[in-house]
Amino acid sequence: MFEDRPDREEVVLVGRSNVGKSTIMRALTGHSKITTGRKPGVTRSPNHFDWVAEKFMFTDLPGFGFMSGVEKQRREQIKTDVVRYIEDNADDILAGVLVVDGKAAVDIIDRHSGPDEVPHDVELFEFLWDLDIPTIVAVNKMDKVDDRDDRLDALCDRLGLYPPWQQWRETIAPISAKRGDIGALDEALGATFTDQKRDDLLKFVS
Ligand SMILES: Nc1nc2c(ncn2[C@@H]2O[C@H](COP(=O)(O)OP(=O)(O)OP(=O)(O)O)[C@@H](O)[C@H]2O)c(=O)[nH]1
Ligand SMILES: [Mg+2]
Repeated sequence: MFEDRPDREEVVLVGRSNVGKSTIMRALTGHSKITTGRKPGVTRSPNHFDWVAEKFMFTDLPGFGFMSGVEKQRREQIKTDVVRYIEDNADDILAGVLVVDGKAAVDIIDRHSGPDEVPHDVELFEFLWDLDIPTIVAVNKMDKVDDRDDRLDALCDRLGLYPPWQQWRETIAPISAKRGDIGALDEALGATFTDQKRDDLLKFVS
């Protein structure tokens, strides 16, 4: 599933199935051929979007978590593969974008929190931090959210970031990819590139 990776620095998009990773990828790259879909589990292998003349790419990784019609074992395998991909390529990963559904994320996290269970989103967020990969949470589908500030504060709380969310603008990026509204993500990625003295990459996020 993960062969043929171009040898380049990259920004990876990770997250549960159906949160809008491929839609964000399309908005970031302006590339209309990226496959998106209403059905979870549309992306089955990494999509690399690279530029011929540049040593840089965006990578859209397969989603995991619930997918109708996909067996649990297969879902676990996808997650294992995604985790391994990130571990193997950590040195080349300039930023990890954890994509969540702004309307559903907090409820899903709460439903899966327990003594023996860490929710996927929380686990991934901590995993990226542990690998020292600069991490941005793209809180997508904000067009469906009415109580914006409350939702974003609750999400920060679940991720171990002290509310109010406005303190975390380099980490928390509320967007609506379907509407092409990804300004907050562009800004957060730009800040990450600048922090890493990689202003040469700012052109990819503006
Ligand atoms: N309302 C709303 N829907 C969105 C937004 N972004 C994506 N969607 C919809 O969410 C669904 C899933 O989008 P994808 O981009 O295919 O999601 P994905 O995370 O790549 O899914 P997998 O490949 O299964 O992991 C599609 O029906 C999109 O149109 C958004 O900002 N707002
Ligand atoms: Mg996809």
